[in-house]
Amino acid sequence: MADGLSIRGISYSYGPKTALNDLTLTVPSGRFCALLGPNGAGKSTLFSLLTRLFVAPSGQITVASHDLSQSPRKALAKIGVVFQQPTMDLDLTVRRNLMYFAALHGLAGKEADARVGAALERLDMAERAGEQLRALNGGHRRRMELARALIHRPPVLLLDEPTVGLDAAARAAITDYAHELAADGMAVLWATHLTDEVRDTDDLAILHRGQLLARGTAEEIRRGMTLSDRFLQMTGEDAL
Ligand SMILES: Nc1ncnc2c1ncn2[C@@H]1O[C@H](COP(=O)(O)OP(=O)(O)OP(=O)(O)O)[C@@H](O)[C@H]1O
Repeated sequence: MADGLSIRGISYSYGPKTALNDLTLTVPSGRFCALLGPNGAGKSTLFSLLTRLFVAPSGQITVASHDLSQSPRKALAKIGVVFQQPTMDLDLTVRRNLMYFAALHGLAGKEADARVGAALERLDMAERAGEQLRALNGGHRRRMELARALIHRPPVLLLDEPTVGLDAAARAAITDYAHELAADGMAVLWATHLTDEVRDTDDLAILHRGQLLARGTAEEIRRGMTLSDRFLQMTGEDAL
């Protein structure tokens, strides 16, 4: 638990519009937690708070026991993030992109080489190291985003709708890989609006209009229904 993510009593408003209302959620090490919510539920707002793009006016966020508002640098060093938008340079090669992000984390020389090599190996991308990112398909580009997020070996991984725009095979590959990372000990928070990305044994948090409606394993929450039907029953909104 000490290495995981803890969110306690977080609220956020855009002027009069409340986007998150008193959210409390923990993601322990070794768990995959799906944050399921329709458009507008507050997922992106939460990610902005977790990465300190915005600062939460109340409540507390800790990452691997570091308080995000009191020790932001230490806390942020423990987080890997896959954003919805691509972050890598299309004109650089796969390896150069990763070396650049390694350098941002203070890694250089042999250590950086080794980290980049290991990340490429683990994502089955080693043979593409010399290719420009532009030459990769969408699924491989997403894998590179994941490799980038892992280069500093963070204990906590955040993914904001990471399968948007991918075909079924690429979606399955990324989803499987994130589950493997959790099984290996990371705390993984996976924001999605797609119920088919959630497995019965996953932790599940259902977010709707800024409120957490349910928290437990997916199997507990769906109560023998399909998750999509259960979601509709709880929120009155269709989940895909
Ligand atoms: N800059 C902003 N100004 C005003 N309201 C905003 C702003 N950004 C988001 N909101 C509102 O806050 C609520 C939560 O939005 P948020 O983007 O966090 O949801 P989301 O679950 O990530 O949805 P999506 O998947 O569409 O991004 C929504 O009602 C949205 O309209």
